[in-house]
Amino acid sequence: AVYTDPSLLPNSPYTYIIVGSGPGGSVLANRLSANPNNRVLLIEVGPSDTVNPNIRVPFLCTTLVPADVSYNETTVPQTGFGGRSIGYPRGRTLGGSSSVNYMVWTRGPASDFNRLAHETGDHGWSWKSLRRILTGVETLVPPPDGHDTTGEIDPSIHGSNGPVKISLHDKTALDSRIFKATSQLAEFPFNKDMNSGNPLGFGWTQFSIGDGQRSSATASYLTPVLCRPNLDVLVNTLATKVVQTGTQDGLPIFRGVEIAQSCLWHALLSYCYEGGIGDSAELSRFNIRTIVDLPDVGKNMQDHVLLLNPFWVNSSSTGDDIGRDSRRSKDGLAQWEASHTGPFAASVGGNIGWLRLPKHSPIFKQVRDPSSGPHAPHIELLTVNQFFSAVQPPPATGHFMSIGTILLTPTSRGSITLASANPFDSPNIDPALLNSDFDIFTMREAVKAALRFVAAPAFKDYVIGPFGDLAEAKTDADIEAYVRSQSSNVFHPACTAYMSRKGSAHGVVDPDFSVKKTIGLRIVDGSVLPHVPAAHPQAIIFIIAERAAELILASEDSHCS
Ligand SMILES: Cc1cc2nc3c(=O)[nH]c(=O)nc-3n(C[C@H](O)[C@H](O)[C@H](O)COP(=O)(O)OP(=O)(O)OC[C@H]3O[C@@H](n4cnc5c(N)ncnc54)[C@H](O)[C@@H]3O)c2cc1C
Repeated sequence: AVYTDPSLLPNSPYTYIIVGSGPGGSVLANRLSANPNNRVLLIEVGPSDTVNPNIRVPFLCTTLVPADVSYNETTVPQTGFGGRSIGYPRGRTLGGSSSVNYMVWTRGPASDFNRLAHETGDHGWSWKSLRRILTGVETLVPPPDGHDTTGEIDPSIHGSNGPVKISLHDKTALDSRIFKATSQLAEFPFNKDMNSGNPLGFGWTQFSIGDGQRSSATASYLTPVLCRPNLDVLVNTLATKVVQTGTQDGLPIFRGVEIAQSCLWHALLSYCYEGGIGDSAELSRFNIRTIVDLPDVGKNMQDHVLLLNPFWVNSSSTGDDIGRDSRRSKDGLAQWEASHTGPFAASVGGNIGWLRLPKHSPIFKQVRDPSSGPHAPHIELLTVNQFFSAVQPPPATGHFMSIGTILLTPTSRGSITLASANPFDSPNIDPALLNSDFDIFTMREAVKAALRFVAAPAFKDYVIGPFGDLAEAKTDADIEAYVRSQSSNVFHPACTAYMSRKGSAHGVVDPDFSVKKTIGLRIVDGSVLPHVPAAHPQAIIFIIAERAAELILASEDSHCS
């Protein structure tokens, strides 16, 4: 059941308390409560996802941040962006960011998982070992327009019985030009299924959309099991502290959580030790006693840089007029409400190309290739069938195609640090975007790749030319200035509690997700990844959470025997 008032929770103790209902928390809540002997409590600071009806409507994803269902944080000034701070939204509702995201569904390169297996010494992280989970999280369903998807996806590598519904988007006039370009330019080959483990090339994007509706962590993992008597979900409640409840063999045991609702405090346990887990130097700056000294907490942060490049096009079959013309917008929503079809059944994202920098790029004389292997991309080109920009408002007239250029393998590392000892205060968020020579080089090359792509004969008479500052960027120096002044991020932060080998002095969690030097505490979300994936990460977080649940349930079995 879902509760808004902690005093109404049943009195019996919980086997597991999960904080946060994003893909990580929702998968755990579902899988751990499948054992009727476990009592599970899921705590979410945001409201139920029913408070905002736009969540279910794929095309309205752009209205969800900033909004009532998101954290609307800001980074510290980014040196690589010429000192600009940028908005840093996250979902703050049931389903977490999976309730506000753009629903792109990518598993990433197989070598990303194989590198995780190698670095953690746990073979269970290899692509081959995870195959059952890769398909087990998803069910492939037809696109909203029901078109024949033969040749656009390989159904044999997808699931047919998993919780998250995935599908392709409806056919658009732009799709045929994009795929014609792949047959004209050897640099951009067609890839039938970017989720095969080898994403390189241009292909049809898969989305976490089923039957024309968002398939969020809530819709897929949580709602179907809310009737379980051993699962309680508490919304509108901030977990302010994990509570130490004892010590065993010199290690602190954490088996409680302190919560608050608008400054009304409750303890799910009656006693606690004051203190923190993290870098002791940083904790002591705020007079917080160190319980566990783990210097890597909050460090090593990585995120993808995004630059949206709009091009004028000679076509009215774009999404631009829907936003401008209230009648078309009303009709689109009415169609979606009636049948879950039409323009509102699709996200704004289009097709994706995944590219590597050429082997002989001069930057590799200076920097070791940060990608996980020869089939892993450095760059993503994401097409959007309308004007789309993080930094400029849409023009009042004209039609556009936008190409998002994304840096997938940054070498910069930033941090999230405390701004105060008050858990209600925002932290300092510093993703350190474009802070290295590799990162700026790669973004420059990404923009040049986008310009080469739109120069394909397939776009002749269609693309009129680049819009705004891109039109003036002729030299490498111009492009660099354009990149630094117009880039933002894609909301994929990772690595701030990274996983390392058991016994390693570095890292924050062991391969079984246990926080090092503690008992009873695990972290299961995107922060445990040692490298930001060369992909949009939500599918990967569903996958790692499924494995976490398997490991936890297996450890229960071994305790019983
Ligand atoms: C605008 C946007 C667009 C995106 N687009 C895509 C996309 O198209 N494809 C893709 O693959 N990825 C996308 N992402 C990223 C993806 O959604 C996230 O990587 C993924 O949801 C992360 O899952 P998570 O479980 O780690 O955390 P989250 O989904 O962020 O969930 C964390 C939850 O925990 C709650 N919480 C945190 N702290 C507390 C506390 N102390 N007490 C109680 N509750 C707490 C939060 O409110 C939140 O609901 C996007 C993200 C954003 C913000």
